[in-house]
Amino acid sequence: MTATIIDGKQIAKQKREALAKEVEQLKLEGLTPKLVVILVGDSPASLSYIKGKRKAAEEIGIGFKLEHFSGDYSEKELLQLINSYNNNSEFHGILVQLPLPKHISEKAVIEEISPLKDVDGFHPLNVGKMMIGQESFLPCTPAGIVEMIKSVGAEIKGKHVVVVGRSNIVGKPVGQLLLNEDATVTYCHSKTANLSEFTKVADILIAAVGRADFIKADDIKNGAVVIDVGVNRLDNGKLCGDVEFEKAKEVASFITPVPGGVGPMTITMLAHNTVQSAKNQLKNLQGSK
Ligand SMILES: Nc1nc2c(c(=O)[nH]1)N[C@@H](CN(C=O)c1ccc(C(=O)N[C@@H](CCC(=O)O)C(=O)O)cc1)CN2
Repeated sequence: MTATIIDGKQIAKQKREALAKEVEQLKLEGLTPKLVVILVGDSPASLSYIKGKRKAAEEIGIGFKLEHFSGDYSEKELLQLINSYNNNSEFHGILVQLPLPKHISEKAVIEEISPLKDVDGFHPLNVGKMMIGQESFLPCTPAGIVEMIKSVGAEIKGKHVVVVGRSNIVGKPVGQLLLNEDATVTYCHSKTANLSEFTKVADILIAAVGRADFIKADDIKNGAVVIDVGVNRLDNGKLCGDVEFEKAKEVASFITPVPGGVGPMTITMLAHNTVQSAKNQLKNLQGSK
């Protein structure tokens, strides 16, 4: 079997076009969705992801502001800045780019962002709502993965999903979102014994380990849907995922490439959440009249 490649760029393009139409409509109603991205430090990877976020925002018509500080910016200053954006009704989304320097508590920062503007979907209130299936901002990478699987018509209900990785921003929430879609979910991680026994029985395999070519084609079930979340930079400068792509595509039914798979959808779902936040604000304003 040769897999169909799930083209994240193409799916993202279609979604961005639809979002641009929604933004046009919001602008007619007097509202421009706006996003502020806060970066502490100069990580080249973070700067490159933020460039992608700015480009998507501009394409869609979302206002974009970058607040960029040197690596010695203090936690106190950062919390105060977030607080000022919580109270600034011109901005609908607040995103603090991760990872943060070691002297800043990620937990404190995430908890400071108003859940109403938490377009990353990382605030404990939004995470809790997602767990119990209530409407909330969904974390961008996991939400993008669900959209990608649905967009190629692959069945989720009743399927066995195996998630390899248990981070708070990808592994845990993607399993929860697929459970909410009636999949049966198994989580694996660095301490899982006999990992391949699990990956070999996955109908949908989500690889979010962060290690180049970690999942071998021999450990993938014939016809599985393979979603590769890894973004690993090799010594030769090339990017590759967590899955041995060239061989795995001869086994899987659908597979995402790296680059051009999950990444573009992560950014697009951020735009989706920002537009959603602006719409929520408009609804609240209209409701209070
Ligand atoms: N506050 C957040 N921080 C981080 C998140 C997040 O969702 N919110 N996720 C990652 C980084 N990330 C977004 O911020 C991100 C990672 C990768 C891509 C992407 O488009 N990747 C491309 C390849 C890019 C390249 O050439 O380097 C691809 O896969 O095609 C977008 C966003 C950690 N931090």
